[in-house]
Amino acid sequence: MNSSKDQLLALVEANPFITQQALGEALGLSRSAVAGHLAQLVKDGRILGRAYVLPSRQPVVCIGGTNLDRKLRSLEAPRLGSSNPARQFESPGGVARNIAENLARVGLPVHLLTAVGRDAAGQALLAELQTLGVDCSGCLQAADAPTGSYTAVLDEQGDLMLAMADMALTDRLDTDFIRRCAPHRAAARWLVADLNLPAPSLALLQEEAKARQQHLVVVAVSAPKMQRLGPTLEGIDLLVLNRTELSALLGQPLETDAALRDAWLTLRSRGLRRLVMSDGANGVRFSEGEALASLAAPKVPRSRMREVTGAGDALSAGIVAALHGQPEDLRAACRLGLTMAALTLQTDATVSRELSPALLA
Ligand SMILES: O=c1[nH]cc([C@@H]2O[C@H](COP(=O)(O)O)[C@@H](O)[C@H]2O)c(=O)[nH]1
Repeated sequence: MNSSKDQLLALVEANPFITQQALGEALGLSRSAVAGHLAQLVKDGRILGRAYVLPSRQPVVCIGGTNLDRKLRSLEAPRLGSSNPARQFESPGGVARNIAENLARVGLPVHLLTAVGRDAAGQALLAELQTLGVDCSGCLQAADAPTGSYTAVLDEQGDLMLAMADMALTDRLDTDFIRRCAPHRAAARWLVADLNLPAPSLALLQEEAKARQQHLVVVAVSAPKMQRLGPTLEGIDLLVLNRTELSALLGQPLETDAALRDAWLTLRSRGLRRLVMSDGANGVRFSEGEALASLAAPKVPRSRMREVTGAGDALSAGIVAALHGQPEDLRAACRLGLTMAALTLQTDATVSRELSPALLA
């Protein structure tokens, strides 16, 4: 365990404008003990003084899964129960990791709290993130378990037929891990948690977000993992999911607009503040008061479409990137999310290389 001074330094690094009160709360120290440590750190030259920091430089903390994605794209209409000729692409993946990469590519400061193995895949994934400027200092590295993997089978058009995720390692992002990495998180205003996280970890993040008035964005990863959301949604500022995941969460089909609106009202009564539901080529539905408004997706010509993996994560990242600057403008946030998703559809990589800070301008 790091000393109080090291933990304090990590918090100050994450948010140079943090108050002594907030430092004390995060570390379980009195304000005067914090003041004493700070004075010593200044004397040692490890802190130069108190900074004025623009909100746009506060890091977004992403918490959840990292995978090596394998995508097998069939060259012809696939036949089930048979071997099919295909091309394989490998790319970094995992919802929280993908969102972190998207955010870093549009120029936001990002911390990623995730788990990887001490295997070649895990080390390469971390090295690539660090090159992009993502702070991975709080990541768990396991010597006895492999880095997560996700294998998607795509049809000849690039649409998903079936995917399998082996992510046993993310179960280690338990409440002990969440508590241990408090210094990496306490100063952030925006947290993004994916539903690869175990349910108790998510519940803990919700409690914290409520107590500290942080914006917690929860991002779904698949229909079966919707059950990781507990009965109360309090503390969650925004939930991002697709229609299948929403239907799994409510335990019923959602084919009509009335059913969708009822679904939103049910989630709202459970404490959720805002909702975005992606709806494939139709764009998104997002909560606006009691209603679910629609926003169309930019058209991507079929000839430019590569494949769909990561489009949902680019949508989530775009939404978070825009809200980081304008926390209440969900419509504008969805617009940026859809633009970033459209770019992702046009590449075999899970995160588009075309993303740049210009998108936020
Ligand atoms: O249970 C999970 N399935 C899939 C993913 C990740 O989801 C991404 C695909 O995202 P989308 O749904 O946007 O295509 C892939 O990178 C994959 O690794 C994950 O984190 N957890």
